[in-house]
Amino acid sequence: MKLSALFENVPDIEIKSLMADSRTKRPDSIFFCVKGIMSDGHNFVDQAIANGAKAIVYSEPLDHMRDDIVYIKVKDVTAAFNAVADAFYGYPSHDLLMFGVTGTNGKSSISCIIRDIMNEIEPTGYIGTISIEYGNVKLPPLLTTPNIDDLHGILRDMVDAGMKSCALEASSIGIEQGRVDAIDFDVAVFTNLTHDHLDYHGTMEKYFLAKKKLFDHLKPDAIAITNVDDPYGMRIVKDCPARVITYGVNHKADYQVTKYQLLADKTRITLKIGDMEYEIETNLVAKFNVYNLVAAIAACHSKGISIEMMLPQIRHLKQIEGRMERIDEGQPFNIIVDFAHTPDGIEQVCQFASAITPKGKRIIAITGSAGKRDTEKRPQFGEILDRYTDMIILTEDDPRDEDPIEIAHEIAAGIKKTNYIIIEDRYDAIRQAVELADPNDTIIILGKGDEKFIYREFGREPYEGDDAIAREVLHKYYFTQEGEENEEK
Ligand SMILES: CC(=O)N[C@H]1[C@@H](OP(=O)(O)OP(=O)(O)OC[C@H]2O[C@@H](n3ccc(=O)[nH]c3=O)[C@H](O)[C@@H]2O)O[C@H](CO)[C@@H](O)[C@@H]1O[C@H](C)C(=O)N[C@@H](C)C(=O)N[C@H](CCC(=O)O)C(=O)O
Ligand SMILES: Nc1ncnc2c1ncn2[C@@H]1O[C@H](COP(=O)(O)OP(=O)(O)OP(=O)(O)O)[C@@H](O)[C@H]1O
Repeated sequence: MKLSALFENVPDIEIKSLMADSRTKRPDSIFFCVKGIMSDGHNFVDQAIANGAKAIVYSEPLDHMRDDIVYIKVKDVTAAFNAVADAFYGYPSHDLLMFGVTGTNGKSSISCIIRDIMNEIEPTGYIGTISIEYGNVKLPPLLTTPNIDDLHGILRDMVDAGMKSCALEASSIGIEQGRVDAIDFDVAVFTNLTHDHLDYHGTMEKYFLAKKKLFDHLKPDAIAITNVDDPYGMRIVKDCPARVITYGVNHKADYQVTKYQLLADKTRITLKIGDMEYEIETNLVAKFNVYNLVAAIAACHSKGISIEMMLPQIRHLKQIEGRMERIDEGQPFNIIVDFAHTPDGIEQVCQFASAITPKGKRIIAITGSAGKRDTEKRPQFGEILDRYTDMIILTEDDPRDEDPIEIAHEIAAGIKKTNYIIIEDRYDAIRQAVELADPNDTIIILGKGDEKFIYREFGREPYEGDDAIAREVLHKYYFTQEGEENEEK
């Protein structure tokens, strides 16, 4: 593409790629001097040129300028980057029915449910914490919401692969950093807002305002779908230019759950939409999935998909990897692997575990808390587990360069009455829980879900995933001689 197709009053040079990180090799590229948290892209112009930049987009004075490079001064580099990335990749989000999902918990779940429902109607992609998926392509994500260049590039690939819709998770950090500013959203969904990411945003109000930007920037013909039961649900759509649709259980809503029945392996819901009532059955479990499902139904229904068309799909939704995933290898106790890593998420899983665990049987919880992230939530984890569980195993969870044992002690500060042990190695912690479990007990493995890595001080270390380890441990240690003895306990 010609540089002149992207900027006015510039020479007609050929541009083959975009560059935000001077350390990456990008021949014939435009380098965008983005000011970040740690550093300022303006300091890396020489390296960017050495790695192939032919044009530099900047906002602050530069040390020196070369005759063979094009310099383009703008007011806001991130805004220019967004506009250029959108144009460079041929405005892919305009060719897709774009669903954006934001909120503290439930983004991946709702996005995956939307993807599964929509996929029955037309090819639909998904971008989020779990993966980047479209057609037969499944890629591991680096971020929940990809960086600007990557995001528009992925959407281009989706369009080229024949996708017609896409469900995208919009993290508060991603929104704050302008990663979705040039995405043409048709539907935006709000899940809920509870304590998380305060290390980044500072206060709940700033965290909320970051999420609100997604709704503030919607176009008038878009649809904003919000959870009326959440204290932030109506505030987030205040002054939103789009049409607002509400969903909820406890308050009057456009999509209102009037009854629900939570079972160990399925959920039944009565959903009222205007004068119509629908009986819905789904294989998703736990109360929070009532919200997630109804949010996804509202999103798809608002774009013309009839409820009748969705019903068969909803009954057999794909198990969302690592989210309330039941591990059933024939063992006589429950094992639930869940990605819960916020106080609210942990409480929701505990409530479900309490509902399915017979009286007199135990709930055994395994958890850690990520290093170098929102440390305030650690004792809260302990306090919640203390209320609901009978045995707690504290272990590592993405320690980064913190000591997992120290983190475990910070969680333990919230535990007042429940027995707990610290087992640093996550595999050993899962094995210990399996060895401790009696028939009809429930083990909840919290925090990492299906993630295939653990963040250590040097970066990502490959990890099997809690779900895979739970299965392996059952077969290796439980269904053995020792396991048979276990069953007789
Ligand atoms: C803490 C954080 O959010 N960091 C993000 C931020 O980086 P930053 O502001 O620190 O960037 P910086 O290092 O100061 O650099 C500023 C600019 O200079 C450039 N640079 C920097 C150094 C250099 O040598 N050369 C160079 O060109 C950088 O590419 C950047 O454009 O901006 C970068 C894009 O410009 C992001 O890639 C980066 O995400 C990092 C990798 C990250 O881990 N982010 C996490 C916290 C995140 O975004 N998580 C959310 C939420 C997930 C959830 O809900 O749990 C997500 O969407 O994944
Ligand atoms: N609607 C909800 N309300 C409260 N908790 C929820 C809800 N949906 C999911 N959870 C809990 O949060 C965990 C993460 O769910 P999910 O991955 O869907 O959220 P997320 O917003 O995508 O999180 P992240 O961006 O950190 O991946 C689940 O495993 C569950 O414990």
